[in-house]
Amino acid sequence: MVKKRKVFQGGNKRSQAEADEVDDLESRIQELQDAAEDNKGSGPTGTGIIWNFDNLPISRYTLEGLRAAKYTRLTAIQRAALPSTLAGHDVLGAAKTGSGKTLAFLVPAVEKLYRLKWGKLDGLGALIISPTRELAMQIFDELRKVGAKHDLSAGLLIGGKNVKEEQGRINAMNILVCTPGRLLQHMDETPGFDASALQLLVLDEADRILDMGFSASVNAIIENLPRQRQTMLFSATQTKSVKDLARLSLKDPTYISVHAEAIAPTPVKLQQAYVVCELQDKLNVLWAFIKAHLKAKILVFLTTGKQVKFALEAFRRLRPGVVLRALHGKMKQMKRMAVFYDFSEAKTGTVLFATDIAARGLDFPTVDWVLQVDCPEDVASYIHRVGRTARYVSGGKSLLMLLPSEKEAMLKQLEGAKVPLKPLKINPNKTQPVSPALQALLSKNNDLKELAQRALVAYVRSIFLQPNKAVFDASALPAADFALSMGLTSVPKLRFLKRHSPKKALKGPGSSPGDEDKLRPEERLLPGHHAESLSAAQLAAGESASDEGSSEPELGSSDEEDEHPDSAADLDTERLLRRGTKRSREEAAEGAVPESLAGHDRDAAGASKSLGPGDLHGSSEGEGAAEEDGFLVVKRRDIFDAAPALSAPAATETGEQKKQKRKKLKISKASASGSRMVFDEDGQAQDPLAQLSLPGDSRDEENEALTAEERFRQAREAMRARDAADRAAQKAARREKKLARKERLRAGAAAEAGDDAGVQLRVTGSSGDEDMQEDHNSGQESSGSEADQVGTDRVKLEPARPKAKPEVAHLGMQPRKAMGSKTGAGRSETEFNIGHESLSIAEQESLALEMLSRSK
Ligand SMILES: Nc1ncnc2c1ncn2[C@@H]1O[C@H](COP(=O)(O)OP(=O)(O)OP(=O)(O)O)[C@@H](O)[C@H]1O
Repeated sequence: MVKKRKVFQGGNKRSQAEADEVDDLESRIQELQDAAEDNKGSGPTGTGIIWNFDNLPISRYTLEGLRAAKYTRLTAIQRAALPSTLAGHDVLGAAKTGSGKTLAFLVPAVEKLYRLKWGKLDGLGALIISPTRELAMQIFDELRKVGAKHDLSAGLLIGGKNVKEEQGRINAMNILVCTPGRLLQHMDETPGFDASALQLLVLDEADRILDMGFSASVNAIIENLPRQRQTMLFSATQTKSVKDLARLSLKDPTYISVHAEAIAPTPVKLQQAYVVCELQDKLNVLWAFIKAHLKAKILVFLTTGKQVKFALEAFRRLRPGVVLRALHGKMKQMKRMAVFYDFSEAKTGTVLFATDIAARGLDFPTVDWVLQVDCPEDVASYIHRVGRTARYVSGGKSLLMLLPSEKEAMLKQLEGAKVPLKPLKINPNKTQPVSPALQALLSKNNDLKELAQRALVAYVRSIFLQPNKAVFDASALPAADFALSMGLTSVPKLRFLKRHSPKKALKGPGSSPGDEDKLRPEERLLPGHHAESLSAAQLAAGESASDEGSSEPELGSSDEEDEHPDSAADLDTERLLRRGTKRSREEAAEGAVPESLAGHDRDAAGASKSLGPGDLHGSSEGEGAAEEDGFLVVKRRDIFDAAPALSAPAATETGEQKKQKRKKLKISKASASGSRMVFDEDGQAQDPLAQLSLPGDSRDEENEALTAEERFRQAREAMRARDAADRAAQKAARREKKLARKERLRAGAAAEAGDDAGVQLRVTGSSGDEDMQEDHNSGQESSGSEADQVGTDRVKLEPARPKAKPEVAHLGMQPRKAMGSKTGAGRSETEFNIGHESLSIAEQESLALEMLSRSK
């Protein structure tokens, strides 16, 4: 450990007092250590245990900050961890969700730098890494409380824009709270970025950060950090993987697990239940649940961002009588922040539909219910999701919805982890079918229909890609019934299934009755009982059960995101997922093609060979990595990989073509690109060689995605053009009629004038433009923060709530000063301008903190 304790200079009173305090603290820490050694085995509740912050060997500045935040008594994990972490040990901390792990690492971080008398010129002293932006924001806010009286600077680095602005200040920061991708970007691009003096590294949600999804980023970050440092890992589901720990060069780490002996890994005051529910009933049950809990604050987990969007847009039109919000990884940063803080502030009658980006660490106050509409990918994910309620000393409830096909294996895994779950039964008399209403909505609204199609495809894909085949069985999904329940009259194309399956194995016209048994699971996905006349092969090929099928947009591989296209990230995501990693299914299911379809067999002569679902458990080494929300991806993405497998079938390839293909693959693999990443404005990482990727190869999956997107765009434009032409024609007709009427009246008047000059004429009528606009803005359930437009031609559902102009953020921990009169504390909320896209990250951070502080 680098001990660079400084001699206090200046001789002023404060410095001398600080120096004395530091000496005192160090001897008290030593005593605490000795006592802990003597007391070994007594546990966190044993004798000699410190119960209050006041009795800890921490500085008075920290104590003041803690007191101001009303933190007085230590939680179990704080009692157990702080003696070790204050003494500078490497620690693996595990404790239930909502048990106060954040302070268990923030207090020692601040204290360490204080005792080393860290100053501005000493640079970066502590680094805290979080897997999501929202969690980083929350940690940063806690840090500001703990460090309010210290003379340290701290910065929040989370993806977004204005990297340049951050670059100007980052080198003056003593503590950084960040997401891995953004940090790596600065390490790579910011001139003079120096972490060589780093004293302390914290990984919050360590198991998530260390899983394969972040592998490349974390390895690259660690390479840039000094080995001599204190490292702390915290999570409710702590990793003990030797491999992970070896990567971090931990030194004799202390494993602190305060709830290891607990009856359950979940909070005591959490009531947990599950229901078994058919896929096609899920929306009905969700709707009924919301209607039955109009006063509750509910967090609803769905697998993919597209399902989240669909649930929001569909339900808000059905007006359940509660506020609806949505949070997923592809929303723009400002929207994410607004939703995050809105839901934090919300007291009752609010439902947040979210993906797993909200599963970890987020401390939304007073959530009554966590509803898992889609099964979590594993037990850890379950524990984190339900942990958004029953935090600290509060109670809460959770309900898990399981498909019949998921029930047995998932319950077994949860029971194995000692999760106490009660079975519940759905009372069919109390559910209200929403499907007919959705069908009516979708029939009038093409954008919503597209959204439904994408949501369905994304969900099916996510199940299809799940490595945990014991729980997730794509073949058991009743896709046609599911489609109907969403208001769709047909199943959208599921091309990834088609590509995955050799044609001859698919059931099609002429297949014999026994053939079905020979089908692979994903081919059996689409049942005959609803799409009566259609075989799996036809459905997979995108043939529709309805007569409007021919006009269905092609879905499956493109699945574009209208807000934040990130198909490149998704490609990597799926690749990783297929290798058995624990990537978030949201990322994976949002689009792209499984690796096996995108060139897994590229070197093999027979490209027709494809992998079965069991092959998902492949190599454990992933090449790429994407952050949870895909805002920054470090990827060694082989664009060249994808194209050849998607080109002409192998059988038709000439030897020369194969040679060419291999040549290209060689280029992509060659170290010429090195590991250096190029980042675009949005923080997206790009392999420099990606720019050389096969131009014009429409079979490249990405290109295909773009082509589909382009098709949608063209179709929309054509429709809009037709609409505009129709409207113009109608308008012209109306105008003509009006003129004719006027003419008639004038002529009549002139004639009458001759008879009776005393009568005055008045012409009435509309002023001309009578175009009708659909009012999407009625109903209290409209979400102001999730202002997603379903399509480009849609009237905005609700105007972005006007917000204040953000102040320029001061990254230091001292209370910031408002800039100018506009940012005074008394400013009303309506002055905010959340929708402003050009805010710097510093401004966003400032705004977020201001909103948060007002929410407390
Ligand atoms: N000593 C304390 N006294 C009072 N409240 C506390 C204390 N420590 C933490 N809390 C509160 O408990 C809540 C949960 O804390 P925190 O977010 O740190 O939990 P966590 O263990 O990190 O949860 P998760 O595993 O979900 O990330 C927060 O609202 C926090 O303010």
